[in-house]
Formats: sequence, C-alpha cells, structure tokens
Amino acid sequence: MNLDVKRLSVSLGRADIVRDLSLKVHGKQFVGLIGPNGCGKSTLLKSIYKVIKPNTGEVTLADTDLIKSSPKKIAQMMGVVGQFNDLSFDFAVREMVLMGRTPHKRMLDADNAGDLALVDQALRQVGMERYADRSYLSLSGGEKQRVILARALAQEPKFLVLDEPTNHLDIKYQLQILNIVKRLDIGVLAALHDLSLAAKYCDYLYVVKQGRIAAEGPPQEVITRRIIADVFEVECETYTNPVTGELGIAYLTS
Ligand SMILES: Nc1ncnc2c1ncn2[C@@H]1O[C@H](COP(=O)(O)OP(=O)(O)OP(=O)(O)O)[C@@H](O)[C@H]1O
Repeated sequence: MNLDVKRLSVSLGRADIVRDLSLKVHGKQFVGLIGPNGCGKSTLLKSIYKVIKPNTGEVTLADTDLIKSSPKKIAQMMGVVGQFNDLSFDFAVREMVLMGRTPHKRMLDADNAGDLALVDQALRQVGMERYADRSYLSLSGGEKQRVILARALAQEPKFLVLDEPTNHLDIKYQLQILNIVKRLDIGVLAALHDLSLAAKYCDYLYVVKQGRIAAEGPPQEVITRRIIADVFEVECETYTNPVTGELGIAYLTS
C-alpha cells in the first residue's frame, strides 16, 4: 500500500508551515521524517491523517484520496500514534485500546469476542496486559504511549503514522516499540527525533527544514556531517559502530 503526498502546502495562522512538500512511502517501507523542532513534521503528519486541512496538495493511500475521505474511512486503513495523547475523561486501559476497533463498526460492541481478543493481543504486544483494568490517566507517560500504540495495533492497520512514538519511553521500550512496528511489515511514516534510532530502523529518510524536504535517501546517505550541520546546526562525525556495524553519530558541538 503506497502513501503518496504531492505538493502539500499547509498554513497555520499567517505562517506557511509545510511548503510544497512531496514524499512517498512505497509498500512496506519504514520511512522516517527527521528535522529540528518546529520544522513542520507534526503539521505534515496531521494533514496526512486529516486533523489539519492543507491549503493545496494531494494525499493518497493506495488509491484512496485521504483529503476527501471520512475520518472513519481513514481509520479503517491507517493507525495513528500522535504526539499528545492526554484525555479529559478517564477510561480503563482496555477501553482505550478497544476504541481502536470503533472505526470497523457502527457502534462499539464491547462483548464482541473477536474485538476483545485483538485488544488483548495488542496489549500483550506492547507489554501492557497487566494494566488492562487500570485507569489510563493514572499511567506514566511511557505507559500511556504504549497503550496508544496498542490502540493503533488493535485497529489492524494497513499503514501506520507515528509522531515521535518513542517519546517518554525508556531505552528498553524505545527499542521494543520500534521492533514491534518493524515486524508488522506494513508501510510506516514516523517522525523521529533520535537520529541513531532513525538510522537503525528506517529504510528511507526525509529531512525536513522549514517545511520543505532538505534531503532524502537511505540513512547512510542522509545522516552525514554536512546535512546534520546544515539542518540541525550541530557538528558531528558519523562512523560505523564496531560492535553492531550500524551507523553511529558522535556529536562534537559543546
Ligand atoms: N495554530 C498555529 N498557528 C501558527 N503557528 C503554529 C500553529 N500551530 C503550530 N504552529 C507552528 O508551526 C511550526 C511547526 O510545528 P510542528 O509541530 O509541525 O513542528 P515539528 O517539526 O513537529 O516540531 P517538534 O520537533 O518540536 O515536534 C512551529 O513553529 C509551530 O509553532
């Protein structure tokens, strides 16, 4: 299932935040968006899952025009983990995750054994099964983040959009969550702050600077001294980690 964003522009207030931006996720690629604070990553993702209306441009998933689709239709195809997931009302963790099943039905049917089995499976995947009856609002930031991912997994998504999915997570769960996502073997578009994690997990990266794509390519081609200095204003050297063989980044700016 391909995601195709074509010439998308988004303004918020008087500011042009996303500027004539195009990107693609082919099939089951794990594609990362990296870029400094405020460069427009969340705004771009929100206009893909239709929380923000773009001024111009096209967003299609498979052959579906997402800009013209209903939220329910989008939710039947796409799971979303947004950046801020707090609620005004409290729900039990199991109820939160069950909401991931709502787009598939006209009304939530809590007695549906199939749905409940998917909810339990999703909670197990993120290591939160013991918390099923706990109040969502009583959870820590990282626990909430894992529940929100479980809700997206319970949707049985064909595509995932993730905005900083490892926010609040300790290193064990950062790795665990990204491993889970990688193993789903579906298309993923994820905004990531940690460049080492982006290099480790992403097949392809787009670097966003002031609402435009400043660079794109496989991580080894994009996470370079020159591009990091240009986009993040930080001096670094990259190297091959002698233990893992992965791309390493040594930050030199003091
Ligand atoms: N309603 C608004 N009106 C005007 N500007 C806004 C509005 N909402 C967001 N912005 C601005 O849009 C810019 C892009 O924000 P966005 O959240 O997309 O950035 P981001 O790349 O996701 O940043 P971060 O890495 O900090 O999460 C920011 O400068 C932000 O202040």
